[in-house]
Amino acid sequence: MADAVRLRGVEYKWGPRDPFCLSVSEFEVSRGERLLLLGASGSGKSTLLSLLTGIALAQAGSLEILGQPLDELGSSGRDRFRAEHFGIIFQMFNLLPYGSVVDNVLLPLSFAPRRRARATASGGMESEGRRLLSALGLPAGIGKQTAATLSVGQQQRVATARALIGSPEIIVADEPTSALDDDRQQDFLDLLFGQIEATGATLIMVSHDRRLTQHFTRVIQLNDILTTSKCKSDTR
Ligand SMILES: Nc1ncnc2c1ncn2[C@@H]1O[C@H](COP(=O)(O)OP(=O)(O)OP(=O)(O)O)[C@@H](O)[C@H]1O
Repeated sequence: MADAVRLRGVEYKWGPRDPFCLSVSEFEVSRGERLLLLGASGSGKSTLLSLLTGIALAQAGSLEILGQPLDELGSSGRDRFRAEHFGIIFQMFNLLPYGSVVDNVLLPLSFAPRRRARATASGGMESEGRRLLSALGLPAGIGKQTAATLSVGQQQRVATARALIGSPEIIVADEPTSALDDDRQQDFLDLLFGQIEATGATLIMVSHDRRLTQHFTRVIQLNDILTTSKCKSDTR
């Protein structure tokens, strides 16, 4: 089976005159790994996640996700691929503030037929959404509340249920614990890992927080996969 992630000679700049350039010669993530990618602020963690999820397209090199080269897909093809194969927990959660909790959780299923089919097969989309909310420690009845009325910790759990629904193969999490105190962080990670183990998904989490390392099957420093030489290419 193809790796979850395979990068070769990837280079990326946000703009032609941007001094920041991400350059990775080789990087793989096997299926089922729980990988923590550590790096200082501004080192390029979120940029790498944007490349892995096809939000940004590398200017050089090859990037395959689950065996699919992302540069063979157009922009809408990458959007569909992302919706189908990635559950993403964003740093700021990106919930729709005026949508209900359940609508927020079910949102990715509108763009991902295979995830929708899996959620439907496990008892119906809405009941699967409620099951995940409850497994992540949210009270019954929260589903009808609008996202804007939730605490930060609750928003994070809703964002996590949205990432997990329909069992995408890869869960990507960008500093999802940064807004939580230590006890809540531990609690949240236990719940997240419990759900990930149940589906066998691959987890890629980025953070600057070294205290998280014990939870993962592999921990790497972003600096260890970055090439020190400057990017050779310019923007496409
Ligand atoms: N959407 C974007 N548009 C333009 N430049 C960006 C964008 N996102 C990041 N950058 C730039 O890319 C560089 C790396 O930032 P990035 O956010 O990837 O680092 P990070 O390690 O995730 O930082 P942090 O831990 O603070 O979130 C910075 O110079 C940043 O300004």
